[in-house]
Amino acid sequence: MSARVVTSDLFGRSYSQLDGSIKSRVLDFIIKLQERPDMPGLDLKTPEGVPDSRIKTARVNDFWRAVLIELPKSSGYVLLAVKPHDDAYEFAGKLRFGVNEVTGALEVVDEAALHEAVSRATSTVAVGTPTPVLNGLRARDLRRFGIAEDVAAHLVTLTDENQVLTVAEQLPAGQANAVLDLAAGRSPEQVWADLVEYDGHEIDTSDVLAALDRPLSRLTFADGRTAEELSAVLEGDFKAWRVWLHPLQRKLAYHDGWRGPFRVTGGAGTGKTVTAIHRARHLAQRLDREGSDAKVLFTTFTKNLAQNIESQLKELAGPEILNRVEVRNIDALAQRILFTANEGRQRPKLCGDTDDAILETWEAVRGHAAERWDVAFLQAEWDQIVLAQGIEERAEYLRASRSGRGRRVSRPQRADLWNLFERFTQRLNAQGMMTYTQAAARAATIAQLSPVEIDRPSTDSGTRASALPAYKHAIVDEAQDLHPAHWRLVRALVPPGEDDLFIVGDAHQRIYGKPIVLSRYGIETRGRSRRLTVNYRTSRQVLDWCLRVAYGHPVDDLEGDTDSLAGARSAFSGPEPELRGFRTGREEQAALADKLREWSELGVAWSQMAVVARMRDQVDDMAKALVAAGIPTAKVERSTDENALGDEVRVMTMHRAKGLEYRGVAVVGAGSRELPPPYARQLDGDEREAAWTRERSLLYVSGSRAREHLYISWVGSPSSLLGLPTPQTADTVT
Ligand SMILES: Nc1ncnc2c1ncn2[C@@H]1O[C@H](COP(=O)(O)OP(=O)(O)OP(=O)(O)O)[C@@H](O)[C@H]1O
Repeated sequence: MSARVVTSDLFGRSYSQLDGSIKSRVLDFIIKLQERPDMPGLDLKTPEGVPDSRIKTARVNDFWRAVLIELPKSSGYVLLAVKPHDDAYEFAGKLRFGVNEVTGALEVVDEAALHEAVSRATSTVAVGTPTPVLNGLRARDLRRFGIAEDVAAHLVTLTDENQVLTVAEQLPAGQANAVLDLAAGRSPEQVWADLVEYDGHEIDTSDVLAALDRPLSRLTFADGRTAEELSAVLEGDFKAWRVWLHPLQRKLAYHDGWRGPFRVTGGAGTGKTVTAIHRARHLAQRLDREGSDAKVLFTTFTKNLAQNIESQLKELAGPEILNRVEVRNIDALAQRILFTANEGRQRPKLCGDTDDAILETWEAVRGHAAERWDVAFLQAEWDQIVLAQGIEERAEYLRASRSGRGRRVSRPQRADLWNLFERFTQRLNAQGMMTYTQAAARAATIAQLSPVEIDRPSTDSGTRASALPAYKHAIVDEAQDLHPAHWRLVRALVPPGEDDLFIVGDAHQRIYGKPIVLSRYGIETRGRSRRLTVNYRTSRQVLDWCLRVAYGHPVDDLEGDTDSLAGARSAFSGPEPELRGFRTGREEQAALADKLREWSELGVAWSQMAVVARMRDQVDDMAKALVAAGIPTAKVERSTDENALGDEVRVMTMHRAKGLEYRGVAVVGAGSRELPPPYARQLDGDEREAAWTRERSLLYVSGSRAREHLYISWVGSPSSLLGLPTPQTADTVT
């Protein structure tokens, strides 16, 4: 006799607080429960005084007890908690569980705690405006989400966000999510569509098994069909993202049948990468079932993030997943195609657009033109027109669309420019050099010229086939930073078809690329996109700070429309971010060391703290100062493997911080002289606008790495990007 074992988020929370030896006992216990639930040693029973006979306790060892719900016909159990003996009995006595008559979700609630939270919230005097947080909503709007009448009636009167949170914390997860989404300003219709996905059937409140399968229940409960699956979920640090997705995350990750590319946006920390990782697993499993030879391509902009994604994917689905899903940063992908095509010839040295050698080459060739072109203009024209459109012939350039380039250029001027571009590339060639974007553009053209048909194992389809497997699906993370040449490459590698591309990005975090319109590159997502709004990473206070930095600066949505961070919300609270100005660098360094020690005393591990600065020399100086102050410190360079570092504070540039997260983040050197750096302050017109937007995004990316503690400091006057009301120069705390 074997039993189904379902874990709940309540269980996840109590399990993650246990120490290692108890965790392994709990795993043994779960396996026994699954394999031999009738084993006498488990001592499964309903404790005396517990009114619902389906609520049970079971023995883990002499001291620890599990609290469970028995599923119908003894078919299995829902694990709710592991607690010391007496606490477990007390907890079991307080619980109510059942199927919500409105939403059909299976819910577990501690009603006494809920009513206490309601009376606490309604008895505290609200600070702030007297307008209700759920302004414009009535109790019946909340009833739609299965919230009990009396609780709903109180909730709509609350005028302080903290009061609403106090109540939401005690509600079952589905109801709590609805309240928080509504408080963030989303309409009941939007929340309903994302959360509930009502299937139109009458709800049978006695059918616990049907309830367990509803999307809203899966916000709280996760099935482990086999002992291995359960162990994988529970072993090591408990990672909630592997199991409990928001219904919208789940809906997007596990959807079948989009007739083309799908786009997911959302602010920093809203679980976009997590959704993309689940999607990769889903598509891989689908290809397995179809018996296809094709693969899923998972690409992103930076190499470090590609590595993180690969390890998260292995964590979710085991190492075999990599036989189906290929994770590679986009430039590495381009180079692989290019180098295979150039086999036998010497590999070019790849350079960044602003490397000295590249700038010197522009300088060297521009004297040969009829007109005195500015290097910045030449670079932008080459990047945004020639490479973006994959232009390789003079005639193509002469008739190319230059929309979005501002300055008009006549036909003779185009001819003059093309001569320059030819000279530039010949010179780079002669020196054995190539830019990364040039390599991507070339690779895209190679891939476009030799498409591969999925599931036809052929070697006769040109260079691309021998370089790469046939991809049926691609997942693109950090989409905001990809260059048009990258998009042409992705489009060429994955033929148009059902569920072909899953594109994830946040234009507020664009720190490399430029705004683009995907449809120009054969990627049409109009009508197929969603935005995630629940922030899983940062506290409300950190999120508010991030929104202030980005506030009033709407960005593009990759389809020519604007995107904003409206409706973003976080479900937990933390300390207010601290902003401090100093007179000297020494004072700033000393205060930083004190701040890190303070976090350490609060129990934050050194390795869970990051110090972030705009420029590399600031990073070097800060790292030196911290070492001198006796703080365990490690610099994180471009190629540093963070997993190989010890329990040390990480010091890095803002660019390097992309995609990472820490319990405490200090953004230092945020003064008006450093942020934006001098080069950006000297630009004019569109170039200046673009550079300042990128700098604001860098600040947003940096601050949004913090889960709980955010500290920002500067010397002299603060950067205007911080959006502080008045210049603050002295030692100021807000
Ligand atoms: N459903 C979930 N349950 C619990 N934690 C989650 C969930 N989804 C995401 N997280 C956690 O939230 C954090 C942010 O997730 P993720 O990196 O996917 O966000 P993101 O939107 O890609 O962020 P960014 O744009 O800043 O890189 C991670 O710690 C992740 O594990």
